[in-house]
Amino acid sequence: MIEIRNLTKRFGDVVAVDDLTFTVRPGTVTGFLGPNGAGKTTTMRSILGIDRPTSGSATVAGRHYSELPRPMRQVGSLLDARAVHPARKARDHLLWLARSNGIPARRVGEVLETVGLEGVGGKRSRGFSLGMEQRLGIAAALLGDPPILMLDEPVNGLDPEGIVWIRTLLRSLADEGRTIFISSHLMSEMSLTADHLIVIGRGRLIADTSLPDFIKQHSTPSVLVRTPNPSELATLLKDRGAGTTESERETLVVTDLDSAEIFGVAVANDIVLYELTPRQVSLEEAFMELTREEVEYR
Ligand SMILES: Nc1ncnc2c1ncn2[C@@H]1O[C@H](COP(=O)(O)OP(=O)(O)OP(=O)(O)O)[C@@H](O)[C@H]1O
Repeated sequence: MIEIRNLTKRFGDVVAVDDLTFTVRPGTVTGFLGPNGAGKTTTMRSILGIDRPTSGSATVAGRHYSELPRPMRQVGSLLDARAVHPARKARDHLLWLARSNGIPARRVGEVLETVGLEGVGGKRSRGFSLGMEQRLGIAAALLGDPPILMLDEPVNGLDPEGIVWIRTLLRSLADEGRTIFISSHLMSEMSLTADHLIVIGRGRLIADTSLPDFIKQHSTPSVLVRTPNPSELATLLKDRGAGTTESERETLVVTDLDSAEIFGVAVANDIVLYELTPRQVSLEEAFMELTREEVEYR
């Protein structure tokens, strides 16, 4: 469990995090979302004790990170995949981390295999692609077999196969009961990975909700209808309380009635339908709408 209570972090005049309160729970993948500059990295740095809060607190498993006796066994984290020394071989980097944290050396081979880098463990990270660096960073986070995992933009630099891989990995880690906290500014990716969302803008909390509830709250379902008689159908549907927009020739976008009801009206009035497609505003659009006011740089 990660608990953020009234966390505020100022850098001079800049309020990076503003009275933020939320809890990240075990057994779920929690997505941490916000536009660029919203304060995600600062929050994660505060959780790891790298940034000292101006006020409020951030605790993991009930303690400040600096008070954890064996931090890598409690919280695995990846903030900056490029932080590995370029001249160090992948396996040596992990061995050094394992040794300095009282983690058995056998874990190194295990995590290299988990992230698909077993073939390049003897290579220096200098030649690694950003995707391979991300995998090495995730291997380091997993080294202590921690119950809590916190990753800043973990899909950054991964190719489509890598993105599916990390999605599957995070899901299985959450299913084992771990607390998984991942940041992103990509709503579309989060919608496939996360169960729960924490959304911030300008350092403030704007949503703390399950993914299905977020979809429900921030999207208006509609039905796309193609018919040779759009005006006639629109009039009939409006009589039943629907909202209709004629988007292009022979096409209506209908809100407030579902496809079955629209079909029923069309059949009862001998109106031919070419198409009847339920549509949902994409999560990306919903997110953009929700955070429009909160974007720091446009
Ligand atoms: N060390 C620092 N000194 C001054 N300002 C900082 C510092 N670190 C962050 N900031 C500012 O705090 C705000 C939040 O930054 P932060 O990096 O936490 O946002 P973010 O949500 O992680 O953004 P991104 O998606 O771009 O990584 C920004 O205005 C940023 O410029």
